[in-house]
Amino acid sequence: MSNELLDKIRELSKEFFKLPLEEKEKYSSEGDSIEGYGNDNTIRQGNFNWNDKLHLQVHPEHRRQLEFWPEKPQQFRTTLHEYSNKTKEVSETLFKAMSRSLKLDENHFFELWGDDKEDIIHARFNFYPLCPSANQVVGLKAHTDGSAITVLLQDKEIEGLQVLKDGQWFRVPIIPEAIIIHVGDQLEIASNGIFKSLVHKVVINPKCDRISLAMLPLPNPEKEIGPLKELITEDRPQMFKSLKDYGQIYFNYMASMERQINAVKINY
Ligand SMILES: O=C(O)CCC(=O)C(=O)O
Ligand SMILES: [Fe+2]
Repeated sequence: MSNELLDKIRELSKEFFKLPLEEKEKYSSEGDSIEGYGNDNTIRQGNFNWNDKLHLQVHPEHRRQLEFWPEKPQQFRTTLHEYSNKTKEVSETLFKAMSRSLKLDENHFFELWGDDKEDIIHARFNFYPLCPSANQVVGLKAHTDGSAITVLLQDKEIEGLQVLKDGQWFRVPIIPEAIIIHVGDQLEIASNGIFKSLVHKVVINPKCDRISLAMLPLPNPEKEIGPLKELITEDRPQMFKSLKDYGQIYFNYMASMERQINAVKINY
């Protein structure tokens, strides 16, 4: 992806969130729909997040709900279209490389999340307003993503993302020309626990707003996802159930569980 494209999509998302509320509310989420503009309306573990979001399904193209796609700023739609296609290419390359890294045929993961015309990519634009009492609110509480992987574009100037490793939180530095890749729950499931879904959170800056854009590849909800049989061995018995539509399970357990993946774990 070119730096120009990264800068452009960052700029356009900032411009969108800076529009007057009544303009943004033209694209508000409706009912239970995840798509559209709004606050992070799920109570995660008893608390709200200090976060505004615009959530859009970008793939497959024939399932786009354009009524949620902002017409302002100009070029938002065309740029998101371009960015989505690039994300698809990046994620395909990664799925193949990750499969090869486990000495598997390169199509194993790609077949789950990339090669079917009903496979999905969601875009989640995040906006974190500044807060003078920044240490009393959380941008996004600690969570893992329900996707296969997450292709994350961070703000160019304002840090905020933190990741959990060995029980300690680490700040993720800003590298303007870099994209961050997380492992999500579905890759942990399909790899039978070899790849670990990343626990991460977002903190708020007291003086400046922050944006980010998470692209989330998901499978066709009709497709069954489970640990690949090649990765189930005597030493590593099957850790997760096979299931359809993990996305739905993830949202069902959002409020009640710190790690939704525990809902599909096999306990021996
Ligand atoms: O804002 C960030 O850097 C992370 C966003 C995130 O974790 C998410 O959208 O799931
Ligand atoms: Fe996340």
